[in-house]
Amino acid sequence: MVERRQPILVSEAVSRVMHYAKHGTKETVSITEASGRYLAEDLIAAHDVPSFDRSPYDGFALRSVDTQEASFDHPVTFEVVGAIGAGYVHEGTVEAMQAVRVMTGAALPKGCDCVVKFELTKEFKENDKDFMTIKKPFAAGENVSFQGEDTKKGTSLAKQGTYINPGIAALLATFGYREVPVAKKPLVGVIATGSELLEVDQPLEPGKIRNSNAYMMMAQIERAGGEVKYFGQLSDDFDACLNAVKGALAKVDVLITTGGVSVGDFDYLPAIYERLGATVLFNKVAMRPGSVTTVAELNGQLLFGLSGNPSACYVGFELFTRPVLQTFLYNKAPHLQNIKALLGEDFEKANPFTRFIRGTLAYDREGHCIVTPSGFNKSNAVASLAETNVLIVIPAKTKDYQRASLVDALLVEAVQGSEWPWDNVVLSYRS
Ligand SMILES: Nc1nc2c(c(=O)[nH]1)N[C@H]1C(S)=C(S)[C@@H](COP(=O)(O)OP(=O)(O)OC[C@H]3O[C@@H](n4cnc5c(N)ncnc54)[C@H](O)[C@@H]3O)O[C@H]1N2
Ligand code: MOO
Ligand SMILES: [Mg+2]
Repeated sequence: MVERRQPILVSEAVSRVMHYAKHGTKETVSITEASGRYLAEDLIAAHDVPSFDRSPYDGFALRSVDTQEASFDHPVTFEVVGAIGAGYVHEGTVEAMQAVRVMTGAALPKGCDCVVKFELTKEFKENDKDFMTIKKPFAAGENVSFQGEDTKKGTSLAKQGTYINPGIAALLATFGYREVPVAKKPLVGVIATGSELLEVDQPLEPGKIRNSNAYMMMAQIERAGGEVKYFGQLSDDFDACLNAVKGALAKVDVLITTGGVSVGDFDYLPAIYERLGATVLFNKVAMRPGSVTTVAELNGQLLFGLSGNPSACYVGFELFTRPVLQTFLYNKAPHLQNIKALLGEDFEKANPFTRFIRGTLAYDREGHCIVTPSGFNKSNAVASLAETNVLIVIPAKTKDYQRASLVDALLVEAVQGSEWPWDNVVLSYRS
């Protein structure tokens, strides 16, 4: 008799998995390699930015007090006593009725408290000396980029676990990180199972398909910040699969298999977990696709038994594996970012389970965020995954959804994550 499995709620399944999620270790990489990695330590401003008062324009630095009498009819003349580009410092102190040519980014010379753009001055030479005139007064501090105006020393700029985007890369350079402490990438093993699987370069044969899940998952692992170790694809052979899983476990932080987790004659993963002595955290989740998603634990190490069906495999990874990898990378918001959006078309909910519909996000002319299911939406769909950038959440025990209903959507391509968002998923209603 076929085994009857007891489905558990998605939130319960996630929480069981997250019980075993742990932080990884740290390593340092060159700043040129840090982009796309995750900070292993908080980033705190070690000094003011800028670290000195400077000119934001090409112009003349001078004392504002000397400009107060200047007007269109009474230009005031300054002697130009020096010229500096960015990177240089004017020696000495600027005295009354003197000015220094300064270029954008140059340190404000001592004695000066404002800058006048070249465009507002008239320059001339007399007796081999340089002069310039202005026709309006300037206030103290006018056109000065002040020390610390961008960032004050001691400011917390980014937390441990922050994704290193181009802005973080700029900050790392600003504060002198030639070597950057980053979270070590979790090493994630991938095994595809199925006697029907062809390698990508093999021609189609009757009854066979090419293995797409392995390549899809490798891309998902990288998108989630992990490093892939691919162990290849195996036929549905118990001993071969058992040995491959055993061997792989010793080499990786987390292991993912695809296929063979349901109740078919050649679905060997359940028996493999048993043989290994692994504890199965769950083998049925009240969700579609991905209801067969199975997660087991062996000595604290997680084994993700994802479905063979491509859409189910994809969703299982994003909901259960991604937050484990993101936790390894110290991200405190490791789950997919959860937003509210309006459904782009009517949707028939023919299932008592929570559904995760692959879809796309766009904005309409009024600025509403619209999420629309992408095409063929079955568990075995592969084509609709290509344009997927959201998973639209249709909660369990709700009826058909009309267009413009407010729904939850999970952003699969956003770097910014969410803390666990499932307790406040909206039920169907029309906005
Ligand atoms: N009697 C029942 N049958 C099934 C149930 C059930 O509850 N009772 N659940 C169905 C659901 S839901 C799903 S999802 C699938 C899950 O099957 P498995 O995880 O055991 O995966 P397989 O049987 O190995 O393959 C399923 C499907 O996916 C294709 N596949 C497998 N690997 C790949 C790959 N690497 N790349 C692309 N496609 C792959 C495979 O050819 C099958 O078509 O079980 C249902 N059955
Ligand atoms: O695991 Mo299956 O994807 O629910 O269709
Ligand atoms: Mg099966």
